[in-house]
Amino acid sequence: MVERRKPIKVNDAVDRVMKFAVSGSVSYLSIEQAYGHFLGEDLVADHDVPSFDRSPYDGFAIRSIDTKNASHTNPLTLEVVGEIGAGSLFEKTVGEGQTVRIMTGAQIPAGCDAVVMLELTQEFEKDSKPHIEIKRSFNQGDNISFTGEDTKSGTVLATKGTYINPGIVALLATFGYKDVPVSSKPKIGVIATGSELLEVDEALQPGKIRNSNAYMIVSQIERAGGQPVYLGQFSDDLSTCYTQVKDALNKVDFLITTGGVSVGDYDYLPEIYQMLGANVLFNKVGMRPGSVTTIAEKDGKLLFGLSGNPSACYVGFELFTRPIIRTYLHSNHQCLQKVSATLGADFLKPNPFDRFVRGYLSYDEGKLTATPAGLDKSNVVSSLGMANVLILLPGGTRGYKRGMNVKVILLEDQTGTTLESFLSD
Ligand SMILES: Nc1nc2c(c(=O)[nH]1)N[C@H]1C(S)=C(S)[C@@H](COP(=O)(O)OP(=O)(O)OC[C@H]3O[C@@H](n4cnc5c(N)ncnc54)[C@H](O)[C@@H]3O)O[C@H]1N2
Ligand code: MOO
Repeated sequence: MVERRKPIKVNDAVDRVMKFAVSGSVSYLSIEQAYGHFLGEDLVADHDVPSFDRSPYDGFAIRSIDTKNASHTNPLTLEVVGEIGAGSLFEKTVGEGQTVRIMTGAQIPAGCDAVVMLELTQEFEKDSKPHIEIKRSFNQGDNISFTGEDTKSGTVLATKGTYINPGIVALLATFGYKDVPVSSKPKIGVIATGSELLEVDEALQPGKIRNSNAYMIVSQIERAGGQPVYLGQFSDDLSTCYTQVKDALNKVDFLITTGGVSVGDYDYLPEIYQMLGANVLFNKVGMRPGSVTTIAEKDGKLLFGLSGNPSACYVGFELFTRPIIRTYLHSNHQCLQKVSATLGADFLKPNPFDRFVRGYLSYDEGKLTATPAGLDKSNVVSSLGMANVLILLPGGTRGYKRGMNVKVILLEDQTGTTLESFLSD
């Protein structure tokens, strides 16, 4: 008689796994390689930006006091005593009745406290010297980018564990990080089980399918920020498989298997966990797909027993493995963000369990619409290609109607959210 497994709630399952979350070490990469990694320490401004008062326009640096009475009927004439390009300096102090031609990004010269755009001046020669005419007054500080206006020294610009996007790369360069402290990526072993599996380059044979999950998981690990180590397809022979899993566990920070966690004759993983002396955190979750997701821990290392069914495997990874990877990377936004959207099509299956329906999010007529993608079965692979969200349909209903408000989990977003926020909605 096969054991009856008792499902636990998704949030409780996430909580149980997160108790074993650990943070990894920090290493250094050149700035050219840092994109797509995670900050290994807080990024703190060690100087003001800009670090000098500068001109945001091409124009003339002036003393605002000189322009006090300037108007259309009383134009002011100033003598142009120099020129400053971005990166150059004007070494003298600008005196009464004088101005300096200045380019965007150049330092405001001593004596000046405002800038007039080129378009608002008229240039002419007087006594063989360059002059300009101004027909309005200016206030102190007009058209000046002040020191520290962008960032004040001491500001924390991004915290440890932040995903390094192109904007963060710009900040790292601004503050002189030739070598960037990054969180070391966790090494995650991937094992496929099942004697029906063919490798990707094998021709189809009767009763067999190609191993798609391993490659899917490898990509999911990369998207989450981990370092996949594909260990191949393991034997359907129990003792060989046990030795293979045991050896694999020594080589990686976490181990993911796909398949073999249900109650079938060849579903060896539950037995292997027992042989390893691993502590099984749960072996059934109140969710669809992925109800058979089984997670165990051995000496602090997590073993993710994901389903063999592609959609169930995919969802199990995003809900349980991803936050573990993000914690290892020092992120405090470990979980995928949830947003509200309108359901784009009826979803009328009754279900006692919470559903995570693969869907695509679009922005139509001013609102976010989430539409289920393809067939909603845990053994389908086609719906995964289109999915950019998981539509969260809480269990205990007889289905959901088009137009209803639903929560969706953003799969492609790198911002993420905290564990508390993920579990509370
Ligand atoms: N009597 C019961 N049978 C099943 C139950 C149950 O509770 N009682 N649960 C069903 C549910 S729900 C799921 S989900 C599956 C999960 O089974 P396993 O995780 O043990 O996975 P397998 O049996 O090994 O394979 C399931 C399915 O997926 C295909 N597969 C496996 N590996 C891959 C791969 N690497 N790439 C692509 N596809 C893969 C495999 O051929 C099977 O078709 O169990 C139900 N049964
Ligand atoms: O675990 Mo299964 O994915 O519920 O279909």
